[in-house]
Parts: sequence; structure tokens; C-alpha cells
Amino acid sequence: MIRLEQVSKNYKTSARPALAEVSVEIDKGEFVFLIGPSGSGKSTFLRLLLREEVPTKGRVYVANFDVARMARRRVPRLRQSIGCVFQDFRLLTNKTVAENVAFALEVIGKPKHTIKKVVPEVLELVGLEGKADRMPNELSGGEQQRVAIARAFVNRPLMLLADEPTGNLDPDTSQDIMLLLERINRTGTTVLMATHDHSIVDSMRRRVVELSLGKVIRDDARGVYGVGR
Ligand SMILES: Nc1ncnc2c1ncn2[C@@H]1O[C@H](COP(=O)(O)OP(=O)(O)OP(=O)(O)O)[C@@H](O)[C@H]1O
Repeated sequence: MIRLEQVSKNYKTSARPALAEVSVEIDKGEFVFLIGPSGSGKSTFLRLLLREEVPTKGRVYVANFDVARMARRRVPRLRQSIGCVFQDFRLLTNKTVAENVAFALEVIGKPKHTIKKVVPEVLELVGLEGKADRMPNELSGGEQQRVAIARAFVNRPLMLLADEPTGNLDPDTSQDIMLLLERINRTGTTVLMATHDHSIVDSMRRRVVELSLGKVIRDDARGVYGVGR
């Protein structure tokens, strides 16, 4: 599903590489935590998968896409197969919950009758039935993140990339969001989540890939956040 082969990324303005000879393979349906201190390269890793950056060296494969070499005109197709969730939710503040989710389908040209059918389904899946007509600022942080997850998942992407999705949430709300991501993972969607949240990583016991200064220093099948720390 995801394969990085000897990937290095050097930003022009940065002396040391953001990623250095990183090789990682993630299979369909896996749930993987990407951890490491600030500046270790987690966001760069995710941006390479989306072709928001291209590697300086090495190959990046996502699904059947040779991401770094593919033609620019095919990039929207790649991005349609990847749902994204961020720490700061990134909802459209002037649209309702349902409109936020519907918008993700409108921009890829889905017909109106499909949108009308699938938006309530996905809102129910994320536990927001009854809140379709609310505005984002009328929701709690946890609810806003559920909207963002609904929007990322409504097109049934092959994978979900989550960059610190619990970073702005309290521990209980974070647990709820993790249950939701697990549920999405059980549908067969690959989930890759960058996080600093020790307690979540420790409680879930999923695969942990740890970066330090742009290198993979650990890849544990059922890992915890800090080994021997
Ligand atoms: N656009 C950019 N231009 C120059 N240097 C960059 C750019 N983006 C990231 N870097 C550098 O690359 C390295 C890795 O950054 P990256 O954002 O990938 O780390 P991170 O692990 O996601 O950090 P955080 O947890 O703080 O988000 C850092 O040294 C950072 O300063």
C-alpha cells in the first residue's frame, strides 16, 4: 500500500536532510503510528506520500502510484485515494457539518443523489447524526475532529493519513477519536498516524515506526512510545 525505498529529502534551506535513506513498507489494512520528536521528519514523510514534496533520492509508492515520478496531471487521482486529518481540523467555517462533508464529494464531481445518500451515512458512522446542520463553531473540538474524519473518509479512500489528530483534544476525547480511527481501520482502510501522544501509542499496541533526525530508528510490530525511557 505504501513503500518508501531509500528515500532522502533535503530541503534547500536546511543543512541536514529531513529524511535520510528511509525505507518503510506498510501493507493494506495496517494501523501504523509514526512517532519521533519535533523536526524528526514525520510531516515530511506524510507530505511525500501526497506528492506535496518530492524526494531528493529514492522511490515512493502509494497504492499503484509511483508517486515521485508520476505525471503531475495524475496527482489528483493519487490524492483521491488518501484521506487526510490534521490537528487543527481545517473545516470550512461558513459551511454546516453536512456541507463540509458534501464539499469533499462535490469537488471530485460526485452526483448530487450520491452525495445526498452518503453524507448522512458517514455522519452516522462518526457519531454525528443529528448534528448535520450545525456550524463548526457550535461543536466541541472532538466533534469538529469527527467532522474532519467524516470528510476524509466519505470517499472511502484506501488510506487515512492523520497528522497529530488528537493534538488539540483532551485525553478522553482523544480516546474516542482513536476508537473511531480503529473502526475506520477495521473497514480495511490503512491508517498512518503521526503523533506525540505517548498514552495513545502505549494503549493501542500497534505498529510503531520511530524517526529521529530523519532516520528510522525503530519499527516495532506492537510497539509502545518509548522503549526503556
Ligand atoms: N519546507 C521546508 N523547508 C525547509 N526545511 C524544512 C521544511 N519543512 C521541514 N523542514 C525541516 O525538515 C526537518 C523535518 O521537519 P518535519 O516537519 O518533517 O518534522 P516533524 O517530525 O513533522 O516535526 P513536528 O512534529 O514539529 O511537526 C526539520 O529540520 C525541519 O526544519
